[in-house]
Amino acid sequence: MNVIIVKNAEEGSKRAAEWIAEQIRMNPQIVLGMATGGTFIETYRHLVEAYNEGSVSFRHVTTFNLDEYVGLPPSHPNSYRYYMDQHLFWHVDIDLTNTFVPNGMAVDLEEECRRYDWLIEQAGGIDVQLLGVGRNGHIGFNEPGTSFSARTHVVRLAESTRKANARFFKREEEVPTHAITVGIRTIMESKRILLLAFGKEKAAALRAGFCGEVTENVPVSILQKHHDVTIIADEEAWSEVE
Ligand SMILES: N[C@@H]1[C@@H](O)[C@H](O)[C@@H](COP(=O)(O)O)O[C@@H]1O
Repeated sequence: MNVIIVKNAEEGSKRAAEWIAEQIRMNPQIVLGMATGGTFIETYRHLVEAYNEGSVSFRHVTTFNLDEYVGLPPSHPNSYRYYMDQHLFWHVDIDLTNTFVPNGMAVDLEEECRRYDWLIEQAGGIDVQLLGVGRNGHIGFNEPGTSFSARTHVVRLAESTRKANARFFKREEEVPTHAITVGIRTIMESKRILLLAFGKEKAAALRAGFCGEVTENVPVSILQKHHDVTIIADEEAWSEVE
């Protein structure tokens, strides 16, 4: 595991964007697994800057987002499709038909999960998976207790996750109760992983994930078993690990 400790989220986001841009330069046809949440907003902003400066192109990049809320259409400001469009896709030269986000409005959600797995498979799997981490150790929307062998599936969100994400919604009741998420198995099959964690709210998750045993109760702990993980964490988030 390659751990990069930075002073704060600002520095971490810059480092993350540089790291991602480098991956794209090394492999312009890269298949990127995308993450959302507050953590990635600044990273994507720096990537847009890098694009504007001409130092990276997304022309041949394919993306698969990790997750999407059930019941939110792509045009909803809190959907992850909208998040990606707004923070990255609309501002760079990516071909939107090569950007994939699970369809949280699908009539048959199980079928949508199978379709998403199939699409990832057709693309040859994920080259580089970007990850944030939930305060309870979730990755994507794989909540504690999720089987490590799960592929894309529908999850019921933990109440603590709904509360944590309520800050992006007008009212807590508006946070969907369910989501579609890529499973841990698919995440672990990606060739390379970048995990970002900033702020003291993430300290307990990182301690449980990287100081303790590998357990389904702490989804992020599975990364101990992946052969190519880079972590960019700020001092606060990493403070309880070392
Ligand atoms: N589904 C997302 C995750 O993919 C994200 O990594 C995590 C952390 O979010 P944030 O970056 O806002 O702390 O929770 C959200 O619920």
